[in-house]
Amino acid sequence: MTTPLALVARGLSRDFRGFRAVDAVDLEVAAGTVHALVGPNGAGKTTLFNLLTGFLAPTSGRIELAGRDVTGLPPEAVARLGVARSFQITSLFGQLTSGEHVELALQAAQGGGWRFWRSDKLLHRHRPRARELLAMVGLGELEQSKADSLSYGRKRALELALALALDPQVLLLDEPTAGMGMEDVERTIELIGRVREGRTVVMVEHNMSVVGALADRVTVLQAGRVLAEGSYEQVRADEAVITAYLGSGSHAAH
Ligand SMILES: Nc1ncnc2c1ncn2[C@@H]1O[C@H](COP(=O)(O)OP(=O)(O)OP(=O)(O)O)[C@@H](O)[C@H]1O
Repeated sequence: MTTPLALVARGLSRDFRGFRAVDAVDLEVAAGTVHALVGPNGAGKTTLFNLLTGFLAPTSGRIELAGRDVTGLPPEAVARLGVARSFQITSLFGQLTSGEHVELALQAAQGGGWRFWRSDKLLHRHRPRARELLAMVGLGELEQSKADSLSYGRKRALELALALALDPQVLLLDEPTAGMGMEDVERTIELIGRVREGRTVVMVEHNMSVVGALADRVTVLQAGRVLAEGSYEQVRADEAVITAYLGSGSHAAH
C-alpha cells in the first residue's frame, strides 16, 4: 500500500518580472511525515512556501492538497482546506496576553474573524482549548503574560499555538528555529516532534541538526530547482548538495 500524499507540487514555477525564482519544482509530501525544504540563500524556499499556501499564484504548474487541485486558490481558501502556516512574530499584538491570542485565533478558525471589539463572553468559550494549546507548546504557565513580555523563543512557540488553533492537516513552518539559541532550538525540536502527531509538517529550515532530528524526507533546492531529494542521510551524502553548500559559503551541510 502506498502512503497517501498530503501535498503535491507538479512542475511548479514562479517568475518575478522574467526572473524564475521557482523553476519546475516537483514535490511530493507523504501524509504524516515531516518534510524539510533546505537550500542556500535565494534558492526559492520562501517563494515555494508562498505558492503552497496561496500567498503567491504560480506562473505555471499545479498544487494538490490530499488529491484536490488547489492551484491559484487564495490563502484563506487554502487555510480552510487544512493548511496552516506558523504566524510571524510581527503579527503578535504586544498588549494582548498569550491566552487572548490563542482565544482570538480559535475564534478566527471558527469563521468569526479577528475581531478586536471582541466580546469577552464569546472569546472565553475558547478558553479550555486555548489552555490545551498553550500547554502543548510549553506556555501553560504564561497564559496571562503579554506577548511583549515573552522571550523570542516563547513568541515563536505562541505563533505555533496560533497555527495549531486551525487544527491543520498540513502545518508549514518557516524557519522555526531561526535566531534561537541552543536551548530554544532543543525545545523547538521537541515541540515539533509533539505537534507533528496526526498531521503533516513541511518546514523550511537552515539548521541541519534540526533537519536531521525531525525530517523524514528532505528536498534540497538551488536556484529555484530541486537539486536532490531523499532522507537526511541521503541528501547530506549527495555530491551535488555538498558542492552547492560549499559553493554558497553560508550554510555548511554538516
Ligand atoms: N517579490 C519578489 N520580487 C522579485 N524577486 C523576488 C521576489 N521574491 C523573491 N525573489 C527572488 O527570488 C529568489 C528566491 O527567493 P526566496 O526568498 O524564495 O529564497 P529563499 O530560498 O527563501 O532564500 P532565504 O534562505 O534567503 O530566505 C531570490 O533571488 C529573490 O531575490
